[in-house]
Amino acid sequence: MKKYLFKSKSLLFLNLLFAILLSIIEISFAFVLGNIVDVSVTRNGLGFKKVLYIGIVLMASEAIISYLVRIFRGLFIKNSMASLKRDIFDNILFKDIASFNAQNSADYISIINNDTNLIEQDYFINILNSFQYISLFVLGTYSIFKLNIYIAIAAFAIGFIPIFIPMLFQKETGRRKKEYSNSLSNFTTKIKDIFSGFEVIKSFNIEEKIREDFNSSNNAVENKKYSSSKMEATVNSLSEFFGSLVFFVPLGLGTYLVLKGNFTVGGMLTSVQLMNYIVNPILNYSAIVNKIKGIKPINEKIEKIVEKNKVSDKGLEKNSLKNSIQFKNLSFSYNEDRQILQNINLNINKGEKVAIVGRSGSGKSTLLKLVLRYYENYNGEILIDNIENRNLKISSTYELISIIQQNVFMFDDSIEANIALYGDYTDDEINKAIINSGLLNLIETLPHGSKSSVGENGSNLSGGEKQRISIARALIKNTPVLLLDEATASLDSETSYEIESSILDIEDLTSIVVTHKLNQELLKRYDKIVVMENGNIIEEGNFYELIDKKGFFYNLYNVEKTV
Ligand SMILES: Nc1ncnc2c1ncn2[C@@H]1O[C@H](COP(=O)(O)OP(=O)(O)OP(=O)(O)O)[C@@H](O)[C@H]1O
Repeated sequence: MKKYLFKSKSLLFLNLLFAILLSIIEISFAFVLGNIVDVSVTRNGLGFKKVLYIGIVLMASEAIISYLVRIFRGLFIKNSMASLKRDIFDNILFKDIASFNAQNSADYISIINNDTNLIEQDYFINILNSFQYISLFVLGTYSIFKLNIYIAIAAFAIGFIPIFIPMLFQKETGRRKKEYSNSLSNFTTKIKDIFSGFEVIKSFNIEEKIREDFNSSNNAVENKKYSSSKMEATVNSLSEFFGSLVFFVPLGLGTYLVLKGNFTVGGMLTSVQLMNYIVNPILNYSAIVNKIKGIKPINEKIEKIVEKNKVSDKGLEKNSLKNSIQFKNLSFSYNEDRQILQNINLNINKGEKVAIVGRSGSGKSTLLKLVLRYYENYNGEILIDNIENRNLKISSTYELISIIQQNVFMFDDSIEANIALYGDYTDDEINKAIINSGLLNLIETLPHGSKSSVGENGSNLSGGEKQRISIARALIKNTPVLLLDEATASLDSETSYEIESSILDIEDLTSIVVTHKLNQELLKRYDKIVVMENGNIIEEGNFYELIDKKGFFYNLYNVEKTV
């Protein structure tokens, strides 16, 4: 976290400078107070006037400097927090897909919203506060030693007790704070799930259960927060108790010295006031140290979640497919206990259209995920023009290959923006993608055409319309390889046929299509049909060859046809 403190060095310096100036003014006030008492006791009119003028100048300076302190503090917090959140976000954004999915996305939301908030309150603000306390403490100490060495020594003898109290509780404070942060993450996950599944909740009449669930998470957060603040209350109260004890020292000793005629009343008042500037910083500093140290487990939690498996875009560059994609002895398992793909061998030449069929769970989508490098811990090879896919820059892989999936995410923006996805395309290119993905009919009926909003995650669109947008998205990218994973599943037979057919028409395009719809006319057009079962390729050939074989595909085809 330290690096964020020093990111805006000049602002940090200004905060320190103004904290020192403010402390000088406050200390001066203590002397003005003592002087006022002394000139009144001695009935010194001239002296009173002088002290009054100094008091007025100090008050005006304090107002101006307090304002500047607030402004520079705000600027510093603004810059540090923006850069902290930017870095956290970058680390999440550049994770690889598998490690991103390993964590619930609500945890990321919680880090960016809740944990950074804790860091702002407990770390940055407290560090800035500590400037003020340290400078007050140093100047106050210097002044009290100058004023009366006996009072100073006596006060210091017990003045440091409060500092040790937070140290005693530091571990426990950190533990409770981490528990609070974890409960906040769980709470955010719960809320996210509830709102995402709102329609399911309604249609299954489970509002009461959801309410109970919410209440239990809500109570857990509040209990953890309470437990953390209870700890803080104990620490602060103990520190305050010892802090107030310290005040009696200058008061008692000062009175004694006044009675003996060795000290003025004004001097005694000044020393009591100065004790404020010594004790308060000590008290607050202990609480501050406690909070700053308490942030350590949260910092570690963020680092653990965020800094794991960042993708470095290193490797070979490649932007065209010249010959083939080959799978050689490819095996893969998500978890060690279960093999999902076993010794897959397959050759796909440039421009070939390949259909992958097979029963649910046979490993079809997993095969596509490996081509897209969602997981790189496979055995065997995936060769693109004889170069292992994992040795390419990840950005090169995505320039070569795009995918159309069944479940597609929509950004809350226009249809056009969802197709282009920040790409710089001409109107002609966008229109072509709209036509080839079968979106034209929809767009013609919308008042704002392709500029119409899709709503949150495409809520203004039907499943089929969303799927067509995802098809347009992939077509406009114009990559040499296109993967389709049940891409036309939610489209009616006619539209689905048209889209698949227009994809098969693109001559140079190498396409690998996972499909459940065994349409004879389309299947006949594939160069190769690959049949998978239990993570193995069990049959391979064109439609006629596989039908003649009267094997697994033949049966699957007949079953699907009659369903
Ligand atoms: N992230 C994952 N972690 C663990 N196991 C997984 C994961 N994703 C899929 N699997 C398992 O891997 C196996 C193959 O899944 P895959 O999605 O590749 O099958 P599929 O042939 O595409 O099925 P479908 O036709 O139903 O889409 C399944 O048994 C599935 O439960």
